[in-house]
Amino acid sequence: MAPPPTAGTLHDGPWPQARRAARLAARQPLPAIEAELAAALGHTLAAPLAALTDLPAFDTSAMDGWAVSGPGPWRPAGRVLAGQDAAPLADGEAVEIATGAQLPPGATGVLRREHGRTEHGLLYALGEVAPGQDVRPRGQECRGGEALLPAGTPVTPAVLGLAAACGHDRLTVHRRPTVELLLLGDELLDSGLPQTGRVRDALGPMLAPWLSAAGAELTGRRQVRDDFGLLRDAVRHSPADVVITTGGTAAGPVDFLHAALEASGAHLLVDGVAVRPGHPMLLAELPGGRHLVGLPGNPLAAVAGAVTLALPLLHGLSGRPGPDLRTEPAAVDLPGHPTDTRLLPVVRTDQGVVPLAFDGPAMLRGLALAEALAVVPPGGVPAGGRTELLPAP
Ligand SMILES: Nc1nc2c(c(=O)[nH]1)N[C@H]1C(S)=C(S)[C@@H](COP(=O)(O)OP(=O)(O)OC[C@H]3O[C@@H](n4cnc5c(N)ncnc54)[C@H](O)[C@@H]3O)O[C@H]1N2
Ligand code: MOO
Repeated sequence: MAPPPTAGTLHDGPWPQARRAARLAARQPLPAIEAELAAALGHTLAAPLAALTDLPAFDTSAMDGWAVSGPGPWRPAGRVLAGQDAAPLADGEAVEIATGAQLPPGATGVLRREHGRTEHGLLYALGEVAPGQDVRPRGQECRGGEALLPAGTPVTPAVLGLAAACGHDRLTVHRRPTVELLLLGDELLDSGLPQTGRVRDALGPMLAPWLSAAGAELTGRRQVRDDFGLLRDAVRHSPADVVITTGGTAAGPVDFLHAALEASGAHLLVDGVAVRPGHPMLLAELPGGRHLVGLPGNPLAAVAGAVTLALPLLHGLSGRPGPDLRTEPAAVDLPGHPTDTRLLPVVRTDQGVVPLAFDGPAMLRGLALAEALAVVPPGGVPAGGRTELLPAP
């Protein structure tokens, strides 16, 4: 049985308000830590990434050929490879040079190998070598001290590459929120074919990588049988910053989530949201400042719960801004619910956003083709009207 309405709980509130409440539940990002580059992947920058050096750090040849000084022809002598120090060039001199090699002092440009020929010991250019030609000048990409990325940027492989290029060995990032995923339901199978009333767990495989990409560190994922005591103890003793459950949010005979929360001393922040699918979703604060997000069991309803409550909370704890909600025109009428927000799997076409078939709460067929989830306010969006879009998993 659901507990009676509690003060300070948003009960069946409007979708935008519930989403905001989830973001605010993360009062502040988790503390900053120093991490080696490889270990920083998936974290979020806790401070702007500043270049530790000019980039390039020295004038660099952009091509294989010759570094030349002044107008040709030139007297070629010697060779400078990437990683080597180069002796200065005097006017009329050239040195063979490799892509990436430091330009010798006095060089005025680079003649590409395919544009030069040597005759009687002199190097001639086919055409001119303009000053600075095929040179990547020092500081072209950035100056030492320049902020390259703001705090709040997710650390992707590209961020690691940039950080290394400009001299970092470690990054200052927020600690990742730890997440334990509890999949409720005796009917769940984790391999093989659905049969005799049992279904495959569709949520573990989908949520685990999705939550990690949102900044979480998944520290546990397990099925919990439909047993009040087991669920209560799993919630009570979870060491995770955020416990995420699937199923058991409604009022069925074995839906024990509300009772387990009450028995664990939880405070419900959001209990039901005016959104379809997914309306029984909930968010609670657990003793010790931990949180629990209850996602409904129907798979598309769980996705709605994830975008509404789980991701905003995880973004807040990770120190990330939420995704920018872009609005785009609807190509056709986007059907609405009379009083609730609808979240619809959609694709983009040249004419605008189009909803996908197979969008029932228990279905993932539409979602798997979706480019985004359209946020359709109560009453719907007419063709030509604009709709907000959330990233699909
Ligand atoms: N009398 C009412 N019944 C229901 C209501 C209601 O308002 N009154 N709401 C319906 C809605 S809406 C939803 S959504 C579900 C929410 O149910 P629960 O969160 O309690 O989820 P379960 O009952 O445990 O499961 C529902 C459904 O989802 C399947 N499921 C669960 N986990 C998974 C999983 N990991 N992978 C795949 N499928 C899963 C489960 O087998 C059930 O079919 O309640 C409605 N009922
Ligand atoms: O959340 Mo339920 O139908 O809205 O799946």
